[in-house]
Amino acid sequence: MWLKNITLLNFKNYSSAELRFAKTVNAFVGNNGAGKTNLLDAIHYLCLCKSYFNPIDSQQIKADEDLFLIQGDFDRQEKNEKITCGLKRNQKKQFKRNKKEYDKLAHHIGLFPLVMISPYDVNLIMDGSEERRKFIDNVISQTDSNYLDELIIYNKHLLNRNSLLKQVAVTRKLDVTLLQILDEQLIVSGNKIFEKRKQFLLDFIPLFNQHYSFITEDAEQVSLNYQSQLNEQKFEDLLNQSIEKDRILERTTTGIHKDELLFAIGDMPLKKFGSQGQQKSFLIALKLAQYSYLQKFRAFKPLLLLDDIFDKLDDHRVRKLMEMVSHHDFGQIFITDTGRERVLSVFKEINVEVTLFEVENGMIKHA
Ligand SMILES: Nc1ncnc2c1ncn2[C@@H]1O[C@H](COP(=O)(O)OP(=O)(O)OP(=O)(O)O)[C@@H](O)[C@H]1O
Repeated sequence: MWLKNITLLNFKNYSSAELRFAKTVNAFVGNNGAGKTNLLDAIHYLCLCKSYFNPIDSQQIKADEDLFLIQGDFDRQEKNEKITCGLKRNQKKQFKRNKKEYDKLAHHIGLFPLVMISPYDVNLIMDGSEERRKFIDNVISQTDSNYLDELIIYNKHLLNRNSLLKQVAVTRKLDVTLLQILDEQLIVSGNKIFEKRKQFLLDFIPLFNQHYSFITEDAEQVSLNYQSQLNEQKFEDLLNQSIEKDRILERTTTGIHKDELLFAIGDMPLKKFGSQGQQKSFLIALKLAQYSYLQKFRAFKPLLLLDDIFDKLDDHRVRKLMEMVSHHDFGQIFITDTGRERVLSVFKEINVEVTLFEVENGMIKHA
């Protein structure tokens, strides 16, 4: 699957733009703030119905304009697919596949898989465990449509149980039968999610290790570990044991909503002990593992979007990475960088042709 062209109207800092892409490597080069990342975000929007960087749709419309439009032609399983997306201020966004509007945006997600690697991914290391659970959930959801429904069900049961605990704190009476019913519902759903996450990580961790050791040539030892209270004990035992604590805190303190993905360098937390370059290598390996996982469980290769990838990586790691994504099992790639000459020399060195687009103030020149 690859994106043949894209047309933008009033998207972020673009009034209008039309680009024709190469099937292999495309690079957007230009100064800071020129609009390179905005082009990646337009591609992300077309594939996944939302911005990678900003959840507020109306802020994607160019300042002082009333609507934006993004249109692109994909080659997917040897068929042309025209995807159109439009948003008018204060209205619902519209998504069309071959001129037919989707009933539900969820039907679009997963059809045009994509992996973005961006400097913003550092949140995955620096922020709380929720970011890392979201990462796991996002990858599984793109390959298993039931998973997202199960998460919604679990969160609903969790909310009900927490409401009961709050009520008990006021009335000082616990309806044991109701608690048992809520616990049973939570246990069924929690166990399903736990099994899926466990299986996912069994498949995912070897892919991650493979990518990390390739990029860094085994320069350092890192690890990725799935931590869940359900690894240690049955969910029902956890709930029974924590009921007093839950009553005091008025919320459920055990379950898969407490799962964590531990990132370590040596035996120490990556957040505190990894250099910026090591953290970046870790995140890249994580995202490339996502790519390999999606490719394995979906029929074709996702698009790979690399935002500002060269910064903070030494030349050796940059070369290894570019060599891997260009020569190995990857499909269409989009890269942004401030240095035109750097991009040209990296790809010249590994003997890969790159199609260059020079970006300046929301305007594009095919270089
Ligand atoms: N809705 C909008 N309307 C107008 N301009 C916008 C809008 N949203 C973002 N911009 C502008 O887009 C520009 C940022 O573009 P982008 O992030 O693509 O830059 P970049 O070329 O990737 O820069 P860097 O090299 O610094 O990462 C900023 O000048 C910002 O003000």
